[in-house]
Amino acid sequence: MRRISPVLQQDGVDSDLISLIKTILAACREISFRVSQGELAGVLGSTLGENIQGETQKKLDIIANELLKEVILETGVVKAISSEEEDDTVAGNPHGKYLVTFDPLDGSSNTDINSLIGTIFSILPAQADKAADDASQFLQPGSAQLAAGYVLYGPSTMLALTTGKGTRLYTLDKTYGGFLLTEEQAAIPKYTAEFAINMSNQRYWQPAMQAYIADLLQGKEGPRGKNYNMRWIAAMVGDVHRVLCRGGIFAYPRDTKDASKPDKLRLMYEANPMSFLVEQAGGISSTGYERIMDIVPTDIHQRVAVILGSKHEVESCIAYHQR
Ligand SMILES: O=P(O)(O)OC[C@H]1O[C@](O)(COP(=O)(O)O)[C@@H](O)[C@@H]1O
Ligand SMILES: [Mg+2]
Ligand SMILES: [Mg+2]
Repeated sequence: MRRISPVLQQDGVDSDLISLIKTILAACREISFRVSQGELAGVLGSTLGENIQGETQKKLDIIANELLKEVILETGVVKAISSEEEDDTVAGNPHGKYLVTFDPLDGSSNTDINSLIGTIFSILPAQADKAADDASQFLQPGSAQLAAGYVLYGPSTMLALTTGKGTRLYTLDKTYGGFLLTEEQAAIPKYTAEFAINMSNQRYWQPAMQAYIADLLQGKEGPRGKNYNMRWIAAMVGDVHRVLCRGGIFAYPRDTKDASKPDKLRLMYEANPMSFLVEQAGGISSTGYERIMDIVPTDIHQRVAVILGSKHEVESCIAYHQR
């Protein structure tokens, strides 16, 4: 099995970008170890703090954020970082070539139940005309991403990574200490009969999503003519990983549950990197109205509706939004 560096070299990835990715993965290995130690490492439970989005921070949110922030800024090739757990961007080397944005710990509500969680990251090009502490340099569409990935802390620790040459899956070999290529090219089946959505929000969705899910629930007797199964991991990394492995549609649509927060998932460090991975695996990622990676962000913590996965199923869902 192949290690990461030769695979990325073969894909023509810049050597500084390879070492940045490897640095991010070194932090993720450390997070993986602490996650596996659980209460023994003192990583479970909540802090007294909240992040800028008003969410209670788990101890692991903070630990993962500090680990990633420190090693990424030490590389010297990063001009600034932006994290779910940092109110503002953090400046690095003014001459750095890259910007990194990340969700240090996705699926925070799963930490205390020993269930799936992960780290999501996205790497953008730095902009020469902007200062290192200028947050506006991050406001680039997802199509500008140079690399994106997630590390899933599950029964195995797995990495999904793309640099625009397909989506590859790696597994952490804990004896050797590095990630080994275990799936050369993830390929999302075009058709599926599996959907993932938080059904408890059903009554708050827009009519298009209500109608789409209602038709899926009718199964064989309904307009879609087949029975669907449902899954919900409550961690986007877990749900997207399943979609990359065996297809499906994952949606966190707009809702009216909390008027101050019509969309749940964050564009820059959740939706964009996942969209890049999904598209590079042959899937689609949309808000229902536009391609997610075409959105020009207006804020580093911007939220967005997400519908992604198997091509034909996502297209069917989009059709309900265009009626
Ligand atoms: O609580 P809900 O509605 O099931 O939402 C789950 C969603 O929230 C998230 O956990 C948000 O991510 P964070 O844990 O990083 O805040 C997603 O990963 C997941 O899809
Ligand atoms: Mg998250
Ligand atoms: Mg998070």
